[in-house]
Amino acid sequence: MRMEQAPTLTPDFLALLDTHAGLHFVRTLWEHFPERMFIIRVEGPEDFIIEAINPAQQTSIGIATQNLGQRIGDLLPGPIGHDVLRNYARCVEAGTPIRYEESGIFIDSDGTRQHGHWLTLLVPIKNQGGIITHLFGVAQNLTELRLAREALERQNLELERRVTERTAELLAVNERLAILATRDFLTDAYNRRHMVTLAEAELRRANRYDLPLCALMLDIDDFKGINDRCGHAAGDHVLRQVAKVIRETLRDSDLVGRYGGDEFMILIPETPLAGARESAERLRTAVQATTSCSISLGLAQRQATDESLDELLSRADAMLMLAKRNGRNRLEMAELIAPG
Ligand SMILES: Nc1nc2c(ncn2[C@@H]2O[C@H](COP(=O)(O)OP(=O)(O)OP(=O)(O)O)[C@@H](O)[C@H]2O)c(=O)[nH]1
Repeated sequence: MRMEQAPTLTPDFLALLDTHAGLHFVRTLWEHFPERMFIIRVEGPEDFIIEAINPAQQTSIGIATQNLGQRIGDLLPGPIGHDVLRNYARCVEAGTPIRYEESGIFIDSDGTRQHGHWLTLLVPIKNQGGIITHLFGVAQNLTELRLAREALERQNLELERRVTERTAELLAVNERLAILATRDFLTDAYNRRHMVTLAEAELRRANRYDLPLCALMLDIDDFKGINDRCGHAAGDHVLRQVAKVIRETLRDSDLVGRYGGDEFMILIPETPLAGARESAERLRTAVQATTSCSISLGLAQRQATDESLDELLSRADAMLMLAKRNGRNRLEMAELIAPG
């Protein structure tokens, strides 16, 4: 059963439309409607003739009155005309209203030609036989809206760019802060606080899995004399040189920290005493060969009875003192004390 359509006009208004006043009403609407309106006669599937344009359309595109009655293909050659024809043909083929955005040239209120954008609604008009004879179009000017949207998009992009830039800056600052908080600025070795934190974690791991772990303490020989003879800057240079030799000689997995003054602490994980001894000797030789100073070293390995890092470090430190007492530029090491 077909639903009866509710009336969309009052009887009075319907009566008015059937009179001369009704014609006047429609004409007034056509004359004063602020958006562009146009009527196209459908001559064939791709053949369309401009039948009527309202004054808003006339002002905005400047079509001369003599162009009325002309074929769209003749009036608008090139890509713009091609797009217009394609949309008209699409509407005829669909047989229903279609909406699309289009762009082109219009003349603004100052008489200047401008590039513009429209949202166009095309409505097919059928005769009593159901054949589409005309297309009724209304084109709403989106130019300002579009310009505002583009400006907003540009602003958003700019904002995103600034956020990305700022985030990268913050990341770099954070990285820098992390380096400042964990590294010694002169030698780039870990600072004492961070080195102790890392060493404690390493000792816990070694204790848990019963892994070999060695601690090496080293001190530059007669560093005070270098400072006194050559100046503090020369002393700094020697510190940097020694740190560089340590980095280049040891493995990446070895932890290197500046313990204080001219003293460095090195943790050699997963390496028994014999292997650590080789590394320490190689280091001593490399420092002597490539810098103007020598170093003394004390080596100790983790014992099962070690309860804190201090115990391991104090054995390595005692060996360092022994190396100093025994004439410097040498390595001393604490042998493993057999349990029981
Ligand atoms: N240039 C420089 N000197 C430093 C720095 N930190 C500590 N020192 C100096 O390093 C010297 C440390 O000397 P010591 O290790 O006590 O003694 P030494 O002269 O090396 O003698 P031995 O260790 O017995 O061979 C002191 O004179 C400190 O002033 C630093 O960052 N730069």
